[in-house]
Amino acid sequence: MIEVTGLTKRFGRTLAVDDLSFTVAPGRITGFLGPNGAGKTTTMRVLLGLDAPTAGRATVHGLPYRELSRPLTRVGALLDATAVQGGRTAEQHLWWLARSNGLPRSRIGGLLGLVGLDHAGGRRIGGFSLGMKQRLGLAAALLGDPEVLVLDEPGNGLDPEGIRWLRGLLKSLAAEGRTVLVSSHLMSEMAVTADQLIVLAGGRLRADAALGELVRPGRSLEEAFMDVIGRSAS
Ligand SMILES: Nc1ncnc2c1ncn2[C@@H]1O[C@H](COP(=O)(O)OP(=O)(O)OP(=O)(O)O)[C@@H](O)[C@H]1O
Repeated sequence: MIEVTGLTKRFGRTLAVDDLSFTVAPGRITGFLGPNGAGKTTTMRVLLGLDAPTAGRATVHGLPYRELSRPLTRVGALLDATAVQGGRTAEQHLWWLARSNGLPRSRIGGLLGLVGLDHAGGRRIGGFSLGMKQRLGLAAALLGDPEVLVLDEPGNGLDPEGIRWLRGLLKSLAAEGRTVLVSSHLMSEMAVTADQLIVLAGGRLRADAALGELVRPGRSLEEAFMDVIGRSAS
């Protein structure tokens, strides 16, 4: 369970997140939508203890991220798949993360297989494509077998087969009872992936609804999204 309560985040004069409240429930995929600069990444960064809130709270399992012990076992996150040390191999990267959270090395091989990098474990990350880095980031997020996943645009750089694979992975993680929060700009993909949608614009909550509530029959998610953020879908 993720809870965001009265969250506000300012960067100087920029109000990135403005009195935002929502909860993300387990057992379903919650899509986190909003135009560029809406505040999605900022909300996720506060949730993951990477930025301090100006006001309000963001908790996972009832606690701020920094108060979780062995956080990788509670929350898996993928924020910026390119923010990895290119000199390490994929295996070395995962082992470094695992060791810092007291996790066994034995999970690494299986996870590399799960994300389709089984033949690339010994290769340096610096030579990876964006899609391969996203896959590695997903393996890192899953390393601690966490109940909660926070994924910022995980489909970036994935090829069509990869997008389909990601959809299946997210659905199976939610079906196992995990909490899955995933941001995306890909409306057609979200329409076939998400169960619940949270829409931000200008740092404020614009919608928090089940897919079927937000998208009326005969309309697309893209049209509903444009309505919600106050732009015409011409
Ligand atoms: N470190 C920072 N310093 C100053 N301003 C920031 C910082 N991080 C984010 N912002 C600003 O906060 C606002 C929200 O940005 P954020 O990255 O959270 O939006 P987003 O919804 O994730 O956008 P996108 O879809 O483009 O990734 C923007 O106006 C952005 O310029």
